[in-house]
Amino acid sequence: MDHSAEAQRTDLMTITRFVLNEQSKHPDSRGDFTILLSHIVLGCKFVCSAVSKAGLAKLIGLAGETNGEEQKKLDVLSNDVFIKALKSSGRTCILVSEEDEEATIVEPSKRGKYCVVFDPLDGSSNIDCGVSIGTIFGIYLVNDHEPTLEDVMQPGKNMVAAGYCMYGSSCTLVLSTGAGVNGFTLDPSLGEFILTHPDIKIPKKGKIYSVNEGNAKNWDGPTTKYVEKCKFPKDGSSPKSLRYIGSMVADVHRTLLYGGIFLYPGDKKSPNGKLRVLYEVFPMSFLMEQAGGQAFTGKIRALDLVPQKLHERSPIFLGSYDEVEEIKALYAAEGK
Ligand SMILES: O=P(O)(O)OC[C@H]1O[C@](O)(COP(=O)(O)O)[C@@H](O)[C@@H]1O
Ligand SMILES: [Mg+2]
Ligand SMILES: [Mg+2]
Repeated sequence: MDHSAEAQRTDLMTITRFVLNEQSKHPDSRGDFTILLSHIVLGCKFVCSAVSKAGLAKLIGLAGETNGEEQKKLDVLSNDVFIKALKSSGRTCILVSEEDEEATIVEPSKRGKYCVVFDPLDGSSNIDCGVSIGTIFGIYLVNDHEPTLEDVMQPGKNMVAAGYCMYGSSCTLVLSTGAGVNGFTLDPSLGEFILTHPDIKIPKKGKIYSVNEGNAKNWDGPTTKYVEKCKFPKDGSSPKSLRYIGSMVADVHRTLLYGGIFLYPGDKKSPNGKLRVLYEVFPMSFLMEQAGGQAFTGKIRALDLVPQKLHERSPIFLGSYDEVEEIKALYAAEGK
């Protein structure tokens, strides 16, 4: 029997090998980030497995708890998984989760120098119908001191890494440590994430826009004009296609790979939009910029925002460089 094809698989670039390679570029590194990441990866594998069995395990349904929005059992499970995985890494000091009102300060005996902000299960309205959902995370590095909330109330540009894992037709982890963006796909037969999308660059322009148009009656002028232009271009170009899943991870993943724009604007009803600054807007904006795209709040570069509250929301327009340029020009023309 010829085992050469099988043997070749041992040559694959796993996420662990990839991060160790990166670590070796920093001779003073003690491997703390590598250990932290391996715990995040474990959390993603665990949630991926739970998501794929959700219907069977009767996990679907309301948990009977609330965080202001409907919280589902899988959200609770995913939150527990990540809190435990992050604490047991021994490399974290503060954890901010979408599912917990307060930040978790890690006990001194387990403390490390990283703060992790995360949305353990994003796109929860899609759980019951088996549509792609995901986990989003961002990482800050702090100095040696007693951790305080100030450590996480920092602009997104101060993050040292960000990423997401999408639980879809395949399980895909997209990561940036500030030197480009790489995508890894879980090989279920090996239980390893393999580098499948090296050095992701978002196309400069895109043919897809992604927005919840059900909110259109409350939009402001620039958003209305931009979407109108997508549908009825006056320059002879073809109209753009609309794609909207309603899971930020999935909508952003498609935008990153195919180009285009994802927008969740503020409107008359919700001036700050819906998406949360720390664990939705910042990590996705970080990845977009690292892939050559842009992220804008309607006022400023998204990564320049300084959050004032843990669960603050912000309007967000992110994606291909040229598409975000257009939005910026429309806001500038309105003097906003
Ligand atoms: O249903 P809407 O208003 O279009 O909102 C969709 C957005 O809400 C979210 O589901 C919010 O995330 P959670 O599921 O983590 O609360 C995003 O994933 C998505 O982009
Ligand atoms: Mg979310
Ligand atoms: Mg969530």
